Amino acid sequence: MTIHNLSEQNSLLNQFLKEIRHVDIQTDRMRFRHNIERIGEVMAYEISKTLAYRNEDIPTPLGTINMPVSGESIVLGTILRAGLPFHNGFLHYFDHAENAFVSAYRKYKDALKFDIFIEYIASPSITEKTLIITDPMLATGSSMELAIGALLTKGTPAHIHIATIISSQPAIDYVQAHMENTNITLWTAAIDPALNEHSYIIPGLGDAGDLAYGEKL
Ligand SMILES: O=P(O)(O)OC[C@H]1O[C@H](OP(=O)(O)OP(=O)(O)O)[C@H](O)[C@@H]1O
Ligand SMILES: O=c1cc[nH]c(=O)[nH]1
Ligand SMILES: [Mg+2]
Repeated sequence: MTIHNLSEQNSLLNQFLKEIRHVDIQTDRMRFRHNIERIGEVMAYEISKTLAYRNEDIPTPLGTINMPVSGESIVLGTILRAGLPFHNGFLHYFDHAENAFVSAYRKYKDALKFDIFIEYIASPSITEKTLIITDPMLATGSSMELAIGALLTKGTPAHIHIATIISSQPAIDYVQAHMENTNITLWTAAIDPALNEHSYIIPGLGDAGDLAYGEKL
């Protein structure tokens, strides 16, 4: 698995990341969602540099220019709920992409133990397409593993990009170990070292879904 950690380079991305992490700033829900969208836009741009391009003649009012344009069929997949603003940011750039949605939620058995359930999937065929699956948090990696498993029932993509904002090192190890036969490129804005006993990323940012949309019962 190839891994791109975008915060290894200094850029404005770190300002957006600071604001979604900062305990006093992240509580502004609109700003939180907006920053997640903006990180989606930056990441979409970075991923776009790795796609295949073909040359096209483009007519202007004064002549013709031969220039490279992206020729890949993109499917943007996301995991509800927290994936929605991140997905939107990607969609601002990949404006012709098809879209897939998967629900995944943690059903707690007690304070510490939970199972992850996939209940909803809406997806086009992904065969021979580039699948970019977005979710801001890769904590244990289980939601992503199950969501990719669900999407792979819709075909065989040419390539899979996992796009996250904060990944835990244990989740990266987990995805690497459990999906070693799948051709995956992982994009992240940060890699945090650990998980707490509730499987939240440390230091992370807390619960991305709740910060974006409010607490759920
Ligand atoms: O790597 P994992 O351990 O599986 O955790 C990551 C998942 O947790 C969050 O969703 P959550 O279950 O909180 O749902 P929500 O988006 O509705 O808040 C997040 O958006 C991921 O989907
Ligand atoms: O740290 C975490 C783990 C799961 N889901 C989140 O939103 N944050
Ligand atoms: Mg949540």
